[in-house]
Amino acid sequence: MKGVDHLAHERNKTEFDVDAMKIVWAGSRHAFELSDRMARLVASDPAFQKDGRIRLGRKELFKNTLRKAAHAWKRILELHLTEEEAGWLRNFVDEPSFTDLHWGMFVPAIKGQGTDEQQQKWLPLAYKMQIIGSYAQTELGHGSNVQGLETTATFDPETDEFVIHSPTLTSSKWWPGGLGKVSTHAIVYARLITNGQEHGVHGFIVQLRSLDDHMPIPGITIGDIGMKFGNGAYNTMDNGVLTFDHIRIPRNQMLMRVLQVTREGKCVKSNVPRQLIYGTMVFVRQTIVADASTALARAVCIATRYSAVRRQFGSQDGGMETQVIDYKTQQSRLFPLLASAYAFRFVGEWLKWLYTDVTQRLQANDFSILPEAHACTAGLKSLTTTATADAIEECRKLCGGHGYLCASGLPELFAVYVPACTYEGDNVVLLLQVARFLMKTVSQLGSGKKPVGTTAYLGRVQDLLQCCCDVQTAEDWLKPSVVLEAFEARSARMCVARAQNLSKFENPEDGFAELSADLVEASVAHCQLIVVSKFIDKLQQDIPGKGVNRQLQNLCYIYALNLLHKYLGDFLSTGCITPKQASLANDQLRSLYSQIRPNAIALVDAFNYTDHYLGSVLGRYDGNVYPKLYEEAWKDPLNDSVVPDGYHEYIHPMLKQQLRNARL
Ligand SMILES: CCCCCCCC/C=C\CCCCCCCCCCCCCC(=O)SCCNC(=O)CCNC(=O)[C@H](O)C(C)(C)COP(=O)(O)OP(=O)(O)OC[C@H]1O[C@@H](n2cnc3c(N)ncnc32)[C@H](O)[C@@H]1OP(=O)(O)O
Ligand SMILES: Cc1cc2nc3c(=O)[nH]c(=O)nc-3n(C[C@H](O)[C@H](O)[C@H](O)COP(=O)(O)OP(=O)(O)OC[C@H]3O[C@@H](n4cnc5c(N)ncnc54)[C@H](O)[C@@H]3O)c2cc1C
Repeated sequence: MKGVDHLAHERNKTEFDVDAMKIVWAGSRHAFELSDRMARLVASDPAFQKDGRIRLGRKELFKNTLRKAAHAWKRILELHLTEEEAGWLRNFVDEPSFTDLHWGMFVPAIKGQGTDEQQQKWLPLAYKMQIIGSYAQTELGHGSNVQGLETTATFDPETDEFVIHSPTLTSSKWWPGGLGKVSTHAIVYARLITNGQEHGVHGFIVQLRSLDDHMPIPGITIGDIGMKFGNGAYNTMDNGVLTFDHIRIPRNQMLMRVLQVTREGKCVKSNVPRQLIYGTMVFVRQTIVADASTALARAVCIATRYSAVRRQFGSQDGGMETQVIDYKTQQSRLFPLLASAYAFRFVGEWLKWLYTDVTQRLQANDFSILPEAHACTAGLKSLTTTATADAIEECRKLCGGHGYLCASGLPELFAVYVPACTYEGDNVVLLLQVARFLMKTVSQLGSGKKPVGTTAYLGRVQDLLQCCCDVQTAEDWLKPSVVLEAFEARSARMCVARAQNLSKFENPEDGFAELSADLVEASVAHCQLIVVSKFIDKLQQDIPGKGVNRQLQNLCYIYALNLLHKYLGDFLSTGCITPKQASLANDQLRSLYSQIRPNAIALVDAFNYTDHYLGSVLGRYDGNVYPKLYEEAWKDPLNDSVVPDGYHEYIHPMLKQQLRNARL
């Protein structure tokens, strides 16, 4: 059987309506149609082809990205694409570029932290790309510790200006995307100083380069920070270094929604909390969670299709060998990743809803759920990006040797994805933020303050501390209430145990530092509970399409029971479940793998990824892996000549030398 036939055969086994699942995956029929149209538009445009990208040198690669960005912008204008359509187009172009920072951080920062007048002035320019913006927060010396940033913005009342200055080497801005070679402006985060007093870190709109000849404004030193991990990958982005030598900007270029500086240099607080200065990060973390499912689905699609094409061992009587997807070990590694892709999709959808809700409340001056929004975006960003980065690497291994070839698409996907664990907040630092939120919530339980939203379960802590899991058969693990209770009890018990340990310290900050590794574990348990509960919520919705709900149920339980298996130590040590119940969960997991198996290919087809987007010979829709892999090898520049360049200089003399030695 050829690879092509393998996948056709697999698709015939499907037990559900794939088209209906495509809509569930996309979020709505509208989102499906729109993303499908944009995917095809990009795939059919030769200007967006990606072949050979990994072989380009840095300069060529970067120029190629500039060309694509300009072409994308031209198409966006020609076709009058909406912001939503443009977002999809960017996704399928599949190449990080300065436009990400412009649209993803510069514009949102002005929207979230700028006053009405500032928005009126700057947003039209940014929307028409008459200015290009970056987000310059991190410095050489500090990234995580935002309050530790050293760049200063000193108000000069004589001229009604701020003087932006880099007082030390470590105050150099370092990392901002798009800054190195492209951006004309940036939101620069600096310590505000007025009348000799410090007022914390704030954002300032600073022009960096001339709009006429792109030269840096006098007093600004700016450049790219150098090559990053992997070929192609994130090297399409010009992450930059920037220093200021007493650069003057008008007073009205400080983003003043949170704090206003008057003509006299007086600071006047508005009614919005200081944390809103961090609002752009909340927005981007939310988009990163949605993107995690996209990247994970991509890796899983490649590994699943290839696992159905690939055969090793097991031939009987000269018949065909076993498809590697039929090995239970392969299933136990692959199917939880498939389930995670769906789980992250749904939690991403929910987080988008939460973010929209918070934004509306903020506009009505209701700041009550800002701490929860921060904890959810920070925690889920951490959980989903860590899991996705690990999963891409696991998918590479699931594809055996061929997974290591760039033609598999997996090395570049890994290299471009892995910094998501660091940017927009180091994943451990973010989990520590979640831990602070959880410990605060637990400490307030005694005062009668009822936790709401994702921490509502902590309001039932007494019950959860006593509850006994009601599982007697493997089938009992297919009850949503049982699964939910196990995850709630595990998280509640871990939180309470950490809070009790913390209370033994005289100084809570010392306790927090000492117990931080344990606290991070509690944060992970809480975030996993959120993902499981949002998946279960999804199952309660009316989902049309033959067999679709059944598949989603299977995936939901695979996600949850695999976590239970992986984090068994937590579940057992907190006494939420017994070893016998854990063993039943494992039996159920194996049964679920068998049920998913005939649907695996259709479940990845439901992602609706074009071959252009996947960029993988192993993950081709038609399964025609071997002939194409063979063809691909000959495209390598090393194969341009039969005898390699360097033969006469290095190989030939060596061979002759050996011949001479042999004769001796
Ligand atoms: C091809 C061309 C196509 C063209 C097409 C064009 C169209 C395209 C259309 C769309 C494209 C869009 C694409 C979008 C993609 C975007 C991708 C972006 C790529 C990623 C780039 C990465 C950018 C970055 O990395 S920016 C830098 C990020 N830095 C960090 O995250 C730093 C991490 N540190 C922190 O967050 C904090 O400083 C801290 C929380 C760790 C600080 O701790 P601390 O204790 O020192 O805090 P404070 O004392 O300051 O405050 C404590 C207090 O505040 C609360 N808190 C903290 N953070 C927040 C928050 N974010 N929100 C709300 N509240 C917050 C905290 O809980 C404490 O509260 P208390 O009540 O306890 O006091
Ligand atoms: C590809 C890429 C793109 C980026 N783009 C931008 C951008 O556009 N704009 C921008 O401003 N920045 C950008 N950044 C910077 C990024 O936001 C920071 O690198 C990130 O926030 C992590 O901060 P750091 O580098 O200071 O790490 P550090 O905080 O120095 O982390 C080093 C180690 O210390 C640990 N650690 C730190 N603090 C604590 C703590 N309190 N407790 C326990 N452990 C701790 C971390 O877990 C980590 O293991 C980008 C970074 C990358 C890699």
